Amino acid sequence: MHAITKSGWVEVITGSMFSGKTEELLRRLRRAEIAGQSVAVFKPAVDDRYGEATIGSHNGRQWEATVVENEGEGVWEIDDRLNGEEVVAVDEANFFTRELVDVCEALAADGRRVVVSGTDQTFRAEPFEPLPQLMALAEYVDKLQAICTVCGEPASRNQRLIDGDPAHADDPTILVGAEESYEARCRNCHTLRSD
Ligand SMILES: Nc1ncnc2c1ncn2[C@@H]1O[C@H](COP(=O)(O)OP(=O)(O)O)[C@@H](O)[C@H]1O
Ligand SMILES: Cc1cn([C@H]2C[C@H](O)[C@@H](COP(=O)(O)O)O2)c(=O)[nH]c1=O
Ligand SMILES: [Zn+2]
Repeated sequence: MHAITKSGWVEVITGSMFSGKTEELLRRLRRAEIAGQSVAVFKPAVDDRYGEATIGSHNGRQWEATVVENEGEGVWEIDDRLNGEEVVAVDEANFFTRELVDVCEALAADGRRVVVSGTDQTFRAEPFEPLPQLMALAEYVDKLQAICTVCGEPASRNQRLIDGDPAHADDPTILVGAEESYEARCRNCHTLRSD
């Protein structure tokens, strides 16, 4: 927490899938532990890609996490599960409903350093709530880029693959997945429909 005001702050790590958000989150957590700070890490119940109680990057690094409800008032489980930790990390923030914004605000007001990671665009290249809200209220925002799988330029968009073809715009927004379902693409190479 800040020495004079005793308040905490919110850090957001965002960008496309495969841009290194989770790697960056894990780097910050390692450094917090080296500094002797206590850390609590949370992930949404909906994302079970890397096993029940870990967060993991696409290159295999992992950290223990507490799985919490990602919808409605259940998101306050993050607050309920804390035991005085100074650093609170939330991965896959794009799976949480807007209550995550209130939880992060409350934790920062309570003197915690809150580090939130999540992709900021849906496969339709629209803002992926609650990331835009979190980016607006955060003290620090880092937006990372992946490499476009088509042209090799920096990638800020998420291409959903369905049977290897470009995404269909009327599909549900939430679809848990990794390289079997998504690619990082630049603005030029991202498409919404195959027709
Ligand atoms: N198109 C890509 N661009 C950049 N990195 C990629 C790409 N595809 C796979 N990777 C791998 O993904 C890693 C980043 O994984 P991760 O931190 O889990 O990203 P994110 O959390 O943003 O999805 C990179 O270090 C690299 O090994
Ligand atoms: C674009 C987009 C993504 N998702 C899902 C797919 C993954 O499970 C996560 C993002 O994971 P990452 O750590 O950023 O690689 O979000 C989705 O459900 N809907 C989408 O439109
Ligand atoms: Zn491209």
